[in-house]
Amino acid sequence: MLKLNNLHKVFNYGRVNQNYALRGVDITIPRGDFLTVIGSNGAGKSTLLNLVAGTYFPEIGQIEINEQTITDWPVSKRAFLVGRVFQDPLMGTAAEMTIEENLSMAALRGKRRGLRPGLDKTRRQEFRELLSLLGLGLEERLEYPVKLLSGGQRQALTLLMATLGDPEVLLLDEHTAALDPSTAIQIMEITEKIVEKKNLTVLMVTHDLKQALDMGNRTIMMDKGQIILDIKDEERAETTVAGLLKKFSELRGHELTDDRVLLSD
Ligand SMILES: Nc1ncnc2c1ncn2[C@@H]1O[C@H](COP(=O)(O)OP(=O)(O)OP(=O)(O)O)[C@@H](O)[C@H]1O
Repeated sequence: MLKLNNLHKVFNYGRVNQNYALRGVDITIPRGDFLTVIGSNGAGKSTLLNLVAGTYFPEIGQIEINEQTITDWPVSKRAFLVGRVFQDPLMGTAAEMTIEENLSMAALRGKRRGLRPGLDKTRRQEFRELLSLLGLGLEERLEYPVKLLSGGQRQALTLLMATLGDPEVLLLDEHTAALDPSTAIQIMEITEKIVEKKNLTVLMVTHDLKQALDMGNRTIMMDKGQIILDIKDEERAETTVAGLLKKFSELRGHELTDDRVLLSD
């Protein structure tokens, strides 16, 4: 269970460039909920993910995971609870290291020194089994340097790495936006497979409104630092891309402005 209580985030407080990025975000997300996050430019979507990841801290409000307050925990301390995949496939992996070295590194995340497992035969076999889930043949290439992989392969590996320690929450920050359409579909399928297998709680930011309605079980729409719409179940199943846009203008009195939004229905 991920609980965000009255989160406020202000950048450059008290300066001329003060920016109120989040204005009282309140939401409870039960384990296994897969939320897609959409909204206008500068609505606060990435800031929300950054607060959950611990990259930034809120000025007001609390973040709880399974009733444990983690609001002030740095990224490293909450690494075993929160996994994250970014838009850029180059960000989640170390290019010069091999696939198995990258996976080993991910396996150490959030673990104390004394508990660190080495790269032995058993470990390699575990990695092979994990990689075979991706269906990309990477299980045959454990000693392959990651820099030789394609963007899609790297993003698939990043997904595995981000979820290796069985985190509670997975943050997906437009993680297919930089991929070509068919690779993006493949990565989404892999995402669904991993999320289902591990019963993860997911927050996925996307600018593709159709994808936002197709993926997961719940969609939130943000504008000016607030959640203005939260739909799931039947209401969501009946919503179309056109319906989402209409809802936005009804709620805000103007059209959704997002220079990257994909409107295809
Ligand atoms: N590190 C920062 N320093 C100053 N202002 C910031 C910082 N990060 C975000 N902001 C500001 O906070 C507001 C929310 O930004 P955020 O990136 O969360 O929006 P977003 O919904 O992800 O936008 P987009 O879809 O355009 O990427 C914006 O006005 C942005 O300029």
